[in-house]
Amino acid sequence: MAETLLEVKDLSVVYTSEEGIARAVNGITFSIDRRQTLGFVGETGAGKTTTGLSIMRLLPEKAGQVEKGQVFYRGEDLLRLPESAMRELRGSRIAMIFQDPISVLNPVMTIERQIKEVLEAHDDHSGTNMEQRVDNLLKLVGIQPDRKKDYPHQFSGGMKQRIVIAMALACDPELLIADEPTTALDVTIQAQVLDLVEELKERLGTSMMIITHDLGIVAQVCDTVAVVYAGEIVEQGTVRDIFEGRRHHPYTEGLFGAIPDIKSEARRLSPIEGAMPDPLDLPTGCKFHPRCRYCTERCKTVHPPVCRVGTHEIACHRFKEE
Ligand SMILES: Nc1ncnc2c1ncn2[C@@H]1O[C@H](COP(=O)(O)OP(=O)(O)OP(=O)(O)O)[C@@H](O)[C@H]1O
Ligand code: NI
Repeated sequence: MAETLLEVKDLSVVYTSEEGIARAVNGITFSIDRRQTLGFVGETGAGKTTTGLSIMRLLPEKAGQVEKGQVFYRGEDLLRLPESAMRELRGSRIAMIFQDPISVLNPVMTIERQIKEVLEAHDDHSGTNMEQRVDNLLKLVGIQPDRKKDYPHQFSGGMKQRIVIAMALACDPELLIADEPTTALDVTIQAQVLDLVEELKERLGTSMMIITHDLGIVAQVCDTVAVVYAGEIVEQGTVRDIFEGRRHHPYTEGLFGAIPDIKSEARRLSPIEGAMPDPLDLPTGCKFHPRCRYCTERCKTVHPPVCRVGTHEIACHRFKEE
């Protein structure tokens, strides 16, 4: 049996501001097994980053608040851990690559110094050769170790991205949460970073949660997929369930319509009509109903239950458990 590493249960998160209460995450449940990669997909504003930050306990103080739910890591609820224990865990067992990763780099410090700082912050084996470890990390992400005395501006965008990945991997995390690891990069470099991610998965056995808009990325590197809409998971399953299954949530159908078809010459992009609902004022019933072409009266008032067939779950009134 696969060993569960992370289990998020019925997580809800709100942001409070002068405008009101934004319900960014609404009862999300998923898990990641050891050595598995989960793709967390959905349009902008779906609540993907908020979910990642909640797991790391890095929500903006005051504004962001977990309203309910649990985040079990190896069976222990991270949301109940004292801050000191959480700080220990962050970086050493769970690491996150943020949405704007390059801004994490300090422009006036050599990359060697920056990687060493990460190593020192979590060092449990003092005496091991720091130089060697920096070199190994740089090699791992495909950067010549003799460039370690260079400053961030001396590297290209893709290389900076890989340096950030090296920093995230410095303490051999068991789980890596990567928030849009490639969006800021051009297509060729995107492919390089993805190849790197895949290699790391193979070589280090790191479990990952990859947050992205891009179903192409998911197809390339993920084992399982959760499709997020208005703070809920509307569909989840194995990559096979999502890419080859016959039945899908209408939102996933829409997202699939939005992937350029590699085979067709037109490379048609067909974004879903309408916009993600405002988390300050979410629709009743199914949150997707105002944009759904299959919408019925029931969809407008009754929240759809999750229908599960094998590993595939869909939250839509059109489907019933088999
Ligand atoms: N600090 C904040 N205060 C108030 N609302 C916020 C805050 N951060 C995020 N939100 C709102 O919460 C919702 C979810 O945001 P989140 O960043 O989690 O979405 P996302 O799926 O990561 O989107 P993107 O793909 O654009 O990164 C959005 O409506 C966003 O405006
Ligand atoms: Ni985000």
